[in-house]
Amino acid sequence: MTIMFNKHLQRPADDEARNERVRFSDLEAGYSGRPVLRQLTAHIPALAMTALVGPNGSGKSTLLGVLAGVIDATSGQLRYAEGRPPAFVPQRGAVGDTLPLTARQTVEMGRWNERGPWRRLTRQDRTVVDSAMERLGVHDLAARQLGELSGGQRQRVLIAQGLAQQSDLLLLDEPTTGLDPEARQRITALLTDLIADGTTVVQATHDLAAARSADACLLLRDGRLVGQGPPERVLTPAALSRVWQPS
Ligand SMILES: Nc1ncnc2c1ncn2[C@@H]1O[C@H](COP(=O)(O)OP(=O)(O)OP(=O)(O)O)[C@@H](O)[C@H]1O
Repeated sequence: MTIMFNKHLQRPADDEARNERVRFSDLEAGYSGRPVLRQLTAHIPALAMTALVGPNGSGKSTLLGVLAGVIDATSGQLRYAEGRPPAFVPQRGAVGDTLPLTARQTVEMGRWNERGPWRRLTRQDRTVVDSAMERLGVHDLAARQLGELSGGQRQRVLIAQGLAQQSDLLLLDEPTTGLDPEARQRITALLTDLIADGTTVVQATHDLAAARSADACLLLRDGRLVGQGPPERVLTPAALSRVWQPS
């Protein structure tokens, strides 16, 4: 699927396109009166982990929002390879504490794309929800109110909701921030398994070790792309110190 804004997207060669889950070109986006992303041209490799790296406010969440379809680009082009609609797991702070939902109801919302909001779930939906909660180790929290959970527990519930969408494109905003080492390891292993099973994963992260173990990196500064490619090429000491220098 191609979403066109107002520019022409150069088509990649066929063999390149086969390895790309998403491609965007001259992408611009922001909030009312605040442009954020400027002239981004890059691709997200299929069946791989891409890390979005950059200082606070560099535009990582905004880019994820655009890829997820929750923020409209103002110009440029965005093309998705064939596949299911993306599953988006926002930062846990972006989800209200006061939502009157249990952990299980939160994960069940991951089935709404298939079933429609508040519709009765099928047995298969319930199996998918159970399995997602098991994989994130949150099944014992099922009856607890989302707002009563610790930050790390809530984070894992939100990732389980993303998993329950059974998308082949999973977009995660800082999925391991604030998690204890065991939970972090569990999520890292889970993401590796998902990729092996046919999912493309994009995560915004401040964890440089996680970014270094990704297959590809997009490095952002002030809404501009200042590096893309394999982490060992992009996350060099020189590039990192340039990006983290005060502007
Ligand atoms: N809802 C919003 N309305 C207006 N401006 C916003 C909104 N959300 C983010 N911004 C601004 O957009 C810019 C990019 O923010 P964004 O959240 O995309 O950065 P980020 O790289 O994800 O940052 P962080 O590492 O802190 O999560 C910042 O200047 C921010 O203040």
